[in-house]
Amino acid sequence: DMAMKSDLQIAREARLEPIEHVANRASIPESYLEHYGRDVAKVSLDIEQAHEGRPRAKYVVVTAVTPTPLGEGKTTTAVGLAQGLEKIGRKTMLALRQPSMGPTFGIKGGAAGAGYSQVLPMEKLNLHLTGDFHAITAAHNLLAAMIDNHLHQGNALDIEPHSISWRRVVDVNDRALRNTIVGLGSRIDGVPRQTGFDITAASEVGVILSLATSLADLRARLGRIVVAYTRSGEPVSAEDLHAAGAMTVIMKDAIKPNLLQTTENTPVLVHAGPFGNIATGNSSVIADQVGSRCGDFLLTEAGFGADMGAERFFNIKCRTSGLHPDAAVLVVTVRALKAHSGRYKVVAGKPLPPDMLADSPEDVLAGADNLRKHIEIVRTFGVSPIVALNVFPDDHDDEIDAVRRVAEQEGAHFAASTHVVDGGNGAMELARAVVDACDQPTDFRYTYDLADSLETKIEKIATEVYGADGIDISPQAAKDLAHFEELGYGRLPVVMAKTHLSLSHAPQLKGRPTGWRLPVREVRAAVGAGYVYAICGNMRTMPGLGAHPAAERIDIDDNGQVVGLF
Ligand SMILES: Nc1ncnc2c1ncn2[C@@H]1O[C@H](COP(=O)(O)OP(=O)(O)O)[C@@H](O)[C@H]1O
Ligand SMILES: O=COP(=O)(O)O
Ligand SMILES: [Mg+2]
Repeated sequence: DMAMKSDLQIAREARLEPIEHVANRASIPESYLEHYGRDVAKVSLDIEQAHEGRPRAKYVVVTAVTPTPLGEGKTTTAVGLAQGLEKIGRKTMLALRQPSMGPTFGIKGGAAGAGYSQVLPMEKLNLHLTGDFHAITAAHNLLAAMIDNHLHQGNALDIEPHSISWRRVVDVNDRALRNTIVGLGSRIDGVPRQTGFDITAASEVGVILSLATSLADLRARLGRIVVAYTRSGEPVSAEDLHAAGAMTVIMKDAIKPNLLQTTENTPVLVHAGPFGNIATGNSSVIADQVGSRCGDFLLTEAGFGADMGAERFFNIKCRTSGLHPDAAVLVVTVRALKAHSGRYKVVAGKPLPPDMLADSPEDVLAGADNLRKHIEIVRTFGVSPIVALNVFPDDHDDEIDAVRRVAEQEGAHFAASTHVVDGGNGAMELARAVVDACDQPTDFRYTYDLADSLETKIEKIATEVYGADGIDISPQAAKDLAHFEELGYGRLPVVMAKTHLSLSHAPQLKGRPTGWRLPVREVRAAVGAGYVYAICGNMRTMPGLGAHPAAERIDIDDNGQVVGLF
């Protein structure tokens, strides 16, 4: 029937190849695979020796304009583009984050792509995959248990209990766990204190997995995690609590990237899953280092808009891996630009307002300043942007032409892509634009030097990337910054924890906000992962479930098949 089949139907009908065939096409010999069933395998890190000296692939990051709560299709377009590049004869590896089960059962749904551009098997991908998120949760919570045990055993390190910043994590949207009291009961039940849970995708252990360059580096970063301070203000690390070794043992398989395939059997490495608003929002350095030797192109996606995941990709991930991008695909949708016109109210968890689907190129143009600003953001890193219009079923031709005109006026490459409906064939124009862009020279640059002060780093990101007039540091944040500079964390890069729904800190400021200043409320340090992060506005590290979470629609049918999973 003409109506689009559901993602699940397409996923079920897709003909998967045995994963060793997919690996072979990515120049990964079977001897480096550790099978997890027929369709998923981990890749041994020894592959790096086998790949020594192979040419590096062209490196492309997929980012987006400021998204609506549903997301505009970076993951989906990255899958479609990988398939499109294969269609024009370019061997391509795609590196994506592992979806968190939080959004899968919450508002956003699965993060495995859509239609004929999906990563398969999607049930495995959106649920447990190979258990890496469970390993992150276990390692994170072992450290938490060892902190409370240290207090119970007499607190030899003289930890100030109120300074303990290390919380627990769980991979579910559970607002009731945001603020908890542990240690209740009698004396043998521990020391009472207030703490709470974050979602696993916010775990610093998970960010460390995404930034570690080897098992030894993973061990070193885990050891450097600062969980609290002593009463005299000295940092207390996981190493001080003798927890880092056991945590590394729990993580020793998680550090190997997971190989899967797309609807058209294109290879995909899925590894690590930090969110792009409260953390770094990128897949792992290790997967990119492996993927960089697997063919002609390596694509990877960075969470949320270019002001979020891509800013962390350029300033932190590339600085860590030493890999520099050759181009950036900037995903835009008609619906996102209409939302930026300010004429519609798009609410998370609710369907789009129906009048938003009417043919209205003027509403698209009214929101186009957000696209123009994101083109400028990509260019501040010295990288050439390819504007990729991710075509939705309700888009009208004159709306698509309006976006094309804006991109061309800005001198950016442009391609409309119908990869969700047409698979790789729908992304061939985009693939050719990417090939052209990658042939142009880049003068890649960071926003800041590591030698800049922490405050200068924050100010440069706020003014050069977001377009703020300046930053307003609260008294608390000023104290935090002084404390971190004194502790020697001044040379660390900075993650800006702010809303992803606006270029500014205020979700309701759509389009291209001007004449505003970025308030920095508090500053924290992820010393293990190796960055300081500035809290700008209300940040949720434990999302909640909506009135009717996706979980209510997910079930098992009479044949034991999963239904309702996106
Ligand atoms: N062209 C499209 N047509 C229909 N649905 C789409 C299309 N592109 C993306 N989607 C859906 O939109 C949601 C967000 O897509 P995703 O690729 O996860 O975005 P991002 O990675 O930018 O958050 C997903 O549910 C996906 O299935
Ligand atoms: O961290 C957010 O990632 P997406 O933009 O892919 O949802
Ligand atoms: Mg995504």
